[in-house]
Amino acid sequence: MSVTSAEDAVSVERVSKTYGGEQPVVALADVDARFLRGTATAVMGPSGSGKSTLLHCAAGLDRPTSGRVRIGDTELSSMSEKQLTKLRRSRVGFVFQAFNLVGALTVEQNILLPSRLSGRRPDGAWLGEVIERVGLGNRLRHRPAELSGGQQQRVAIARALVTRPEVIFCDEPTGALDTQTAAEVLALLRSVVDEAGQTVIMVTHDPVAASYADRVMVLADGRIVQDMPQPGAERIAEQLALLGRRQPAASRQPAVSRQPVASREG
Ligand SMILES: Nc1ncnc2c1ncn2[C@@H]1O[C@H](COP(=O)(O)OP(=O)(O)OP(=O)(O)O)[C@@H](O)[C@H]1O
Repeated sequence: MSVTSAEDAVSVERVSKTYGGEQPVVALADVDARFLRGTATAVMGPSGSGKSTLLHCAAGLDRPTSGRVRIGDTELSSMSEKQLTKLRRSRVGFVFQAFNLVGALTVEQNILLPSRLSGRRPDGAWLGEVIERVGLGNRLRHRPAELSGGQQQRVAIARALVTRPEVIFCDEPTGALDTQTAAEVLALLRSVVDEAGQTVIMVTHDPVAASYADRVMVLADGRIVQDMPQPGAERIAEQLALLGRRQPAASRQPAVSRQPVASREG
């Protein structure tokens, strides 16, 4: 059992998640994990190993079947849907592979959307800093369709940062980007940890993306099977390959990527 501390941005304690239906699927089995403030963690593992489920349970987007999730010292299991929505709007940020920007809004309006939804006035100085950090100062009046993929993801990161969330959850943030653009986005995420002291939890399939993290956690069959402090991309790739060899062939099939429902972000 994990012991939570004030240093934990997020902790999950004995978390299990079973999806019902005719053939129930155990997506997470008794997972214990703590994510320290001011660090970046990459969550990796074969397709179907439970990465997105862990991210969604840790972020309050989904409820575990059993176990406890805390963001800071707030326990999520006793919260109503309304309270969870409020928590998601004010205390966590999300960055998804598909950017999930609102096409009809400008870059600036997209960045300000979480503040508007949570009814809080954005802090002007922080907004200016976020816009400068993501390098979008000259694009504020553009619409997402007028931007490159990397620029759109930078808007999504700015949007995730604007409410100064305690944790930023990223699901394959570089999955739709080319190598060079991915490196820029990862450097940006790294800088929000190093310079703004924020906490990033990122699901990724890419060992290079994972090598930007302070720690790499590997899941298999709904359990944490590796927890590596600062492994390089080569070691990560090696460990994943070893794991791949141990997996039955059926679970190595690439799955169609499932995107979270955009409206659940709010
Ligand atoms: N809504 C759902 N209903 C039923 N089963 C589900 C549901 N969502 C996920 N699963 C199952 O739970 C298991 C874990 O899924 P999850 O999406 O967390 O894996 P993942 O590691 O993120 O996979 P990928 O890398 O392919 O996105 C899988 O067997 C998956 O088929």
